[in-house]
Amino acid sequence: MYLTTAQEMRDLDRYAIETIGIPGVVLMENAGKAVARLLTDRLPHPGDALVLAGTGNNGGDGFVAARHLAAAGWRVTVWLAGPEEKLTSDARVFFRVCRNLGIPVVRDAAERREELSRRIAEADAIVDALLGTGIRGEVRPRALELIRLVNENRRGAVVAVDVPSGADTDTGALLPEAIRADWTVTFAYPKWCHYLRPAAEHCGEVIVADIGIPRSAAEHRPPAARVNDPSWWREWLRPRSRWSHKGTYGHLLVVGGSRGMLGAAVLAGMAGLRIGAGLSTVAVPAGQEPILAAKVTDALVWGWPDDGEGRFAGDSARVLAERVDRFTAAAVGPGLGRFPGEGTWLRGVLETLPCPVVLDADGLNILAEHPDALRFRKGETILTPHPGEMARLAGTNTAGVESSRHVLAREWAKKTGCVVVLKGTHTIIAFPDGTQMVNPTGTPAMAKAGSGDVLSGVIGGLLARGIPAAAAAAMGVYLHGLAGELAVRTSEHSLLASEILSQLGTALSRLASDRARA
Ligand SMILES: NC(=O)C1=CN([C@@H]2O[C@H](COP(=O)(O)OP(=O)(O)OC[C@H]3O[C@@H](n4cnc5c(N)ncnc54)[C@H](O)[C@@H]3O)[C@@H](O)[C@H]2O)[C@@H](O)CC1
Ligand SMILES: [K+]
Repeated sequence: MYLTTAQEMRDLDRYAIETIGIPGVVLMENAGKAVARLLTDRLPHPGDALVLAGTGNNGGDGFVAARHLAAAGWRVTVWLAGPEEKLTSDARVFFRVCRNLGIPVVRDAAERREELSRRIAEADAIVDALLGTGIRGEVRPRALELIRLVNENRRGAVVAVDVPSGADTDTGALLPEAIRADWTVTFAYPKWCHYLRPAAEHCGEVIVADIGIPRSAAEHRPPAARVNDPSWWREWLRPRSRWSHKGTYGHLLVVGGSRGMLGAAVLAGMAGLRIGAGLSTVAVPAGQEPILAAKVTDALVWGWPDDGEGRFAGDSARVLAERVDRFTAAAVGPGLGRFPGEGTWLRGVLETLPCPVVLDADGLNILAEHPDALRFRKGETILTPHPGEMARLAGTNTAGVESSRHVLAREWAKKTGCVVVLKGTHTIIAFPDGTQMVNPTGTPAMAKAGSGDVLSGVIGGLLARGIPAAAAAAMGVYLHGLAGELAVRTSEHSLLASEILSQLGTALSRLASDRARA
């Protein structure tokens, strides 16, 4: 499914209306009906509904919702926030319909503050149709006052039409405040603000309603982003051939696991095997090798020259040359740590490996200080920063990353030619061609040490199997999130990374059975 900006959605609407010839009022009718339907589906009995309508098309959707709610037995009042003369032509059609049906429309909502506050408090349901994707700049004072009245006084349920009023559709910023909704019914495709904080926290559950915009509209001019869904990479979920052997499924090399962080490399190596790689080798500083060998039975172990302190020797990348041909992918960084000569080391490793590479954790922190380390990469590269690592790469702080996650990820993918996986709630996967994906799977339970190491191994394992970088990143992030969801058995506080690892097989089989049904 696509994910749109306000402009992309306007283009799709316009194409449907002007090129295909579907009247705008038909789309508006479908939109408003979907909003009313949500309330009648989710609330047990009709009650008092208050529709707060702006003068734009978002308000028009509100008039339609008012009519359908009234037909379903609700006592509906529309509060119009602006002069009637400013209504768009489509909104005016449904404003008249409401009037003709005797549905009360109260004008000058902002001037009747006391009464409106009382009505907001009494309403069983509030339809927020004040501002949609057409908002320009910060919310003007009168509309802002209405948003605050709703947030401060509401007791009943709130459904936002398309986006919570006051949210910036494209950035997820609040301008500076937005309606706090229990549900947001959006049209045709989700928008960025449904996935980006802080607006995403105001949306409640997001429901995407089909309003009759034909698929050909998006095919004509595809939006640049999508929600990550299996249809995009499902073809790679093929069953194994009866005639295959472990070499068929590739060999993942994990480089990391310095003293005190051995577990990170083990998790990555094991995740690679769990996701289907035929072999996995975990390369660690030589002093760690005996401990690793005692700990791991399923993966191969390889000790690299160390610096006597449990870290990689700065010149140890050279050992890679003799064995490099056996690996089909590498995950560099889990438990790597920082060490003298690390810039030369990373450049050497990345230059020597012709296979696809996932670069994670301290691998990214080293890259931030030695950006030329990517210069001689021959194979595809996937960067998997969390917001702190992204901040170091981009020379900003974590707050700077969080306020423009999708912009930074897109810029970095374009600039480096790498696939960028910016982790967090709704991980963003950005591709060098400027397109992006937002991931829907995962749970806050996964905010735990080791979770990222499992992800590196998952993506590395998929790369090792020969899956191209873009699909491996999207598929890996999705499966990792799904495995995390499946692994939460008791409290979401208690999940361990190793439990995500153990659910990868269930996540894979669930998708494979969906595939069989599809
Ligand atoms: N044909 C279409 O384009 C469709 C549009 N739909 C709805 O239309 C919405 C977009 O409609 P519009 O483009 O008319 O825009 P909106 O209705 O989102 O916003 C425009 C209105 O908000 C006011 N406004 C803009 N910026 C403001 C600010 N900073 N402070 C206070 N008031 C401000 C404008 O004066 C105008 O009254 C969508 O969100 C969706 O709900 C749906 O009806 C489906 C079809
Ligand atoms: K709205």
